[in-house]
Amino acid sequence: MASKHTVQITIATHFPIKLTANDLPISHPQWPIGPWSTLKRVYKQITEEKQKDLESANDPSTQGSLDEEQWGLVTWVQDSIKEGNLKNIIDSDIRGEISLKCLKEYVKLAERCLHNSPKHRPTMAEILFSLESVMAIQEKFNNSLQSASRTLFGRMVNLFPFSSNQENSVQGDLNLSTNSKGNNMFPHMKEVPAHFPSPSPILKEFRFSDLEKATRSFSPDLILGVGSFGNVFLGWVKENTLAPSKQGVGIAVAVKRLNEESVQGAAEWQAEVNFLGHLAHPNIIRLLGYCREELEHLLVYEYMPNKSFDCFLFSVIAEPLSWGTRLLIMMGAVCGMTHLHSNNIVSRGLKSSDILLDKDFNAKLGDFGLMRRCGSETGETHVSTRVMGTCGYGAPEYIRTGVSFDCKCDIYGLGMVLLESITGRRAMDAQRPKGQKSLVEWATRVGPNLKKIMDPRLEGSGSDFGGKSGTSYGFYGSVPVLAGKSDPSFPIQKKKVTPVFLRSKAHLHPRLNTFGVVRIRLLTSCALGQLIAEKYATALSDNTNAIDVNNCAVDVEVTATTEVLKDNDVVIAIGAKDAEFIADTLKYNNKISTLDLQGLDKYGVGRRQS
Ligand SMILES: Nc1ncnc2c1ncn2[C@@H]1O[C@H](COP(=O)(O)OP(=O)(O)OP(=O)(O)O)[C@@H](O)[C@H]1O
Repeated sequence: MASKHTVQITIATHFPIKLTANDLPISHPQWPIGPWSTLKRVYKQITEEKQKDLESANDPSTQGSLDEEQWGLVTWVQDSIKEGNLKNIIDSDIRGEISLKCLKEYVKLAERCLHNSPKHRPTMAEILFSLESVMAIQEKFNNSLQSASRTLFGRMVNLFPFSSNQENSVQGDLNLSTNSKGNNMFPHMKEVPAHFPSPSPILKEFRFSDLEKATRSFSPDLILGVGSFGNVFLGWVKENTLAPSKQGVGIAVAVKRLNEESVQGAAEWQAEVNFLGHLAHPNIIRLLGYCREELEHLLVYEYMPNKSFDCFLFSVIAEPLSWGTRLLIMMGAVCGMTHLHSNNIVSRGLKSSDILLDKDFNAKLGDFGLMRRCGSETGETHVSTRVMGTCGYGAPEYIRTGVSFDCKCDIYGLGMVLLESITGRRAMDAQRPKGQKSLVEWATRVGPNLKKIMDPRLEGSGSDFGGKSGTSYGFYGSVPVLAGKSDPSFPIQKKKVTPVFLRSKAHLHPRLNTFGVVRIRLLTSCALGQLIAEKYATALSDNTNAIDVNNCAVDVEVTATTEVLKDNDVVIAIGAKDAEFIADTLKYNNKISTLDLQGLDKYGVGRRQS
């Protein structure tokens, strides 16, 4: 903070702008940016001259001449990487758990998401695919650690305070002690039961007096958290009727009550009811109901016993989350966001506090007040004052222009959370020393010195993948089916998968000359499926409707990537380059045998030749 009344906020590509205290109507530790008018004024301050400075600041060749304060936390990350001091940037709580290769991939992914140019950011499918690869690498690493520890030699090595795996491990130790897998912070509270009625499209309209009862008159003791919308209270309702109940009886719910001062809150409330009321996905918070009486606006959600990701990443009190759990949480968040995007909805500012955690640390996206339907002409009607999202998470192009928020802006926010998850540092923290305030700048500067950005709390903790197997990570609707259970709230729409690709085959027909072949079940890997579908959609831009990309994103199964190709599997032709890419990738993960060009029918669909 520059003075008592002036704060320094870094916007756009982290160019510092001076604002007075009046410009920041809400005092919040995460520095939410003020009203739209303020933001517009802020943008005006970025003169052409400053824009030029900004461009030169982004030019790596000029980085050395920058005022250190302009770079913030990301600068710190960049510096550390350049110095070859990777350890510094990694949360020490997870250091011992991460393989160097995994760390590199993860940071590379974050960097790509945080690219200043939206067109260079990856697609959601690519992000999913990269995260799956990171998990596969990590799992291999965990297995190697475990088998090492199972051998006599390994057990002996474990007796010594040094590592036998120095080269590969970021920390280089063999510490397998189980770290926090995420215990319920409030174990005495009951969770929303699995058979809870589906939120969509029927939402309960609560009476204000009922919510008053459910939250003991909005008792300060029951505040779960505070956002710019207002306070979030813990409440109790009866399981079947959702009528108010005594504390500890029935089921716990989270009740968000709009602040009277919140200017745009009513619009956000409406957006939340409109969007969230119609979304059902395992990685998206369930809205159970709402209340609107006179000036009161409230929302009632399923209760998430472990609150939000930020509570663990930045808290000195909470037990640190293991690297495996963090990865699983990020995968869940990415799946949730993919679902949003596949419904043409952008979240307009994902941040770690929007990733809520259930008792098993499954991630669910919350905070939908800023959501907007892409391409909707009326979409801007409920744009809130928080249109920029929280400082530090906003995509540069959006901050510059303030218009046309799209999926790529969301991906920027996601990149920031990826970085936070590995460093254990906030995207923007005014308390940090000079040069470390902005995470993105810090991380970019650290360059190859990845260890430095890792959350120090990751250091020395055991390798832990949350007990999930490599084939099914638990983020997709298909998982309950794979596990032999069926969750009626999120039925797997397996049947949808095949039509998606079969529909596309006719359009592939004229392009069969140089095509490779990939088994359709491989294509149905969630990330891979959409990646290919997106590629099809681009290639067939004259007829993009041929591919229902929306259905590919979330309604596909994820089992196939580890299976070997079987006789009679349906295969589908794809462009030679894509085939090469996929085959290479899968071979790299030891998950596929060579593919064959023979046996295609006229639509490019065929069977594997032995
Ligand atoms: N369903 C829930 N269950 C448990 N805790 C919750 C729930 N929803 C929100 N919280 C807690 O309340 C806090 C405030 O949530 P809220 O969504 O209002 O704001 P935010 O996302 O933190 O910030 P902002 O409003 O600035 O975007 C969260 O960070 C989380 O810790």
